[in-house]
Amino acid sequence: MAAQEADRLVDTVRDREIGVEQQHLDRVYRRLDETIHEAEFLMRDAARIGQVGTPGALAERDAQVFRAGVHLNRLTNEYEDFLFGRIDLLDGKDGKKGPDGAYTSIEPADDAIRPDATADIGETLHIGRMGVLDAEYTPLVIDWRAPAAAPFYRATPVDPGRVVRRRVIRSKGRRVLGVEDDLMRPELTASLDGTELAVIGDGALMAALGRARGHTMRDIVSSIQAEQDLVIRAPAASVTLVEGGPGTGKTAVALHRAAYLLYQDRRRYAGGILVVSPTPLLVAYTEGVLPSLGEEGQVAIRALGNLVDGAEATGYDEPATARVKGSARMLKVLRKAARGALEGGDAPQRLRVVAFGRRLELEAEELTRIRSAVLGGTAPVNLMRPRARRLLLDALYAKSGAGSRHTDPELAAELRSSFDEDVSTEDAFTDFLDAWWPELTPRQVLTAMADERRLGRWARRVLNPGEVRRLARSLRRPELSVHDVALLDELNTLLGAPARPRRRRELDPLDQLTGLEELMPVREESQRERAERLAAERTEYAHVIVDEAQDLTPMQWRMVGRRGRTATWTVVGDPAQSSWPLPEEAAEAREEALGTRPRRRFELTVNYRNPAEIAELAAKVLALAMPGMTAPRAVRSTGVTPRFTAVAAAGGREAGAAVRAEAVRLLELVDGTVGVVVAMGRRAEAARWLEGLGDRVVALGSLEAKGLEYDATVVVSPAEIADESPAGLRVLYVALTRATQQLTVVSGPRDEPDAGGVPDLLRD
Ligand SMILES: Nc1ncnc2c1ncn2[C@@H]1O[C@H](COP(=O)(O)OP(=O)(O)OP(=O)(O)O)[C@@H](O)[C@H]1O
Repeated sequence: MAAQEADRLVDTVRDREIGVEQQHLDRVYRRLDETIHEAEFLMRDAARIGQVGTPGALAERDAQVFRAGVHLNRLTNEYEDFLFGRIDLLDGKDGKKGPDGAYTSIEPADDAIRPDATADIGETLHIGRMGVLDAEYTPLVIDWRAPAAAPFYRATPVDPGRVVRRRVIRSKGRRVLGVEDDLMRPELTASLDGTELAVIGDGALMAALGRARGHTMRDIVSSIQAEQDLVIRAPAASVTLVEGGPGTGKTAVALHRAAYLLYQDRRRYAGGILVVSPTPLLVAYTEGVLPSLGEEGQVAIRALGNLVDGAEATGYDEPATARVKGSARMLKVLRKAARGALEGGDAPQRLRVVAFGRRLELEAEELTRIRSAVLGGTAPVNLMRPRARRLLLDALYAKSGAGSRHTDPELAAELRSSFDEDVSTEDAFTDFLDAWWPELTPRQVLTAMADERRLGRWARRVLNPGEVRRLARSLRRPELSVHDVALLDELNTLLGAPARPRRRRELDPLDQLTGLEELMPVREESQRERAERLAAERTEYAHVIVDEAQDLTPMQWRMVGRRGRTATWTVVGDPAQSSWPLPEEAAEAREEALGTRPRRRFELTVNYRNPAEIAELAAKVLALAMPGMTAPRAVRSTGVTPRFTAVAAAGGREAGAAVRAEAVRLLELVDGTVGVVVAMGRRAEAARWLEGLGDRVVALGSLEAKGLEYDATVVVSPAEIADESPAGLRVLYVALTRATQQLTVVSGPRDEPDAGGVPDLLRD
């Protein structure tokens, strides 16, 4: 009875607190409605009067109108969690901004806490996705990225600053659904307006982590943790390097950092942030996060295989081939190939023209001499064409004997120029030049490299014959692989892009406001389309974020580096998850790409994804893959241990039936998604096993699982995954750390399972 009474009391307090937040949210919406009316009025007025005030003030007003319009548009579309946080603070001393713009040093005033451990709340702040001021300019909602919002993320019971209570508010559209509180100073009895401060729930983080996962990542704006907040708000003017194990929030933090940078300096960063992701799957998974943070279309998120305009990688290379293509040694091979490709089998051996009534001819030997003289320079091959043309004309002119006709320099120059004009407009000459020094495209050079004999010449003393054979064979495939794209980009630089007409710089939408119609922009372009267009128009970015940085090969670092020559950087990764076998070589290329800016290093230490039961199992593989490396600490436990089952073969009928049955069982157990991870060579087979089970379940190759997560995963044959490449144990570690709730391991004979089905790699 007493327990029921207590429950009822809790419910009453909860309802009351929800009511309090509802009142505040109602005020916020009333204010937003007012703002939009004011904005509409202002715009009409401005249109009527023409120019009002200084251009700066006009721009500022337009910007406010635009933002209010866009956000109201979203809010009315049932925007979840517009207002998501609140902090109740003690009175404080005047604080100073930290180097990252956050007020971290504010402490309670000396008399804020009375000797009997009671205190009054001096200030309450609400935190949301954008700032809202009331008519008197008092903040109703503070933008989550504003310095004043930092304590919402950074306060901890160990270092609470002024924060007594941190509250996460859950709402949908205009309705508050619930609140969850964390008490930062549990030792205090604090009151607000004479009433004791209520505390509801067990904290928002655990509530967020327990929720089912969908096919897209959610933002974590209401539960960013202190160590993550330090990364998000790190000063932009340097290279921010972040390491952390699986599930520590690296991807989430990197995306929130992009939103933060835009907030800090919109003009500098609008449209100029590039996020490089390892796979198109991860791009699709993370694409919704920035729009949910109110940053639509300002950031280009691109997979490594889609970074070069017009190239779309669909294939994967075998590990041994990938190792050749990704290596810095390729640079030497490509340099030779870019030049050597000029000498295709059908290049003409002789040039014949008629000038000044005479037949003039250059033989193969003279042509070779001219070509070598031109190629002796360092300019990109396509850009050497004018010089080659000039040397050909020089040689022909010398043959014509016309040079000795005049001693007067002016007349000689005139004669020469009329000779050049005659010859260079002659079809025989232009046809020859097109065939002898064609304007090469990167794709043409890559195709030329598919010829093993020619490739062997260009790769002499750089690649061994086996590597040449493997590389040439893979280049004969019609589809591009992810690693080919970095080669295309390198070739693009070596060849020199033909001059393209300059396109107009992409402007911040705020720069382009012209009238009221901009208030409710019609979404003609999706976020992806816009990002793609931005990426196509841009070759360089103001900030580059590299996700899963441990996987970039030296050639990929060169490709990414070219896009951020003057950029600031955020680089997140985990060496323990690297699928690239030569970390030192990649580190060198990375340092070159990042340039000389100062580095700031951060480490994320808490695993928010995996329950302790799964993290513990994965740690066994980590100990084998990277002895001595510590796994991040898992924050929650589900009491469900991983399940093991053994099959007679890792592929074929029996395995298929076992995996399918397991997927069906897991679909029953979880509300969200199920991922089945297999060795790369079994992808197509695994997709067939799962046919007809619906879109909550997907089959993935081990390399495709990078960065993704599922409510439940089935990992098929750890040994097969581990043996597939030199970095296989680390790839297996990735596969085992994808699940938020349940994990099943299916072992084949190569796994040498024990009686319980546990493969040897996962035994104690
Ligand atoms: N502060 C947080 N509050 C709520 N959820 C969080 C928080 N931090 C991370 N998460 C969740 O933990 C999961 C893992 O995050 P994320 O994918 O960013 O980790 P990661 O470090 O990139 O992992 P991996 O290295 O395995 O790719 C995601 O579901 C993310 O939403």
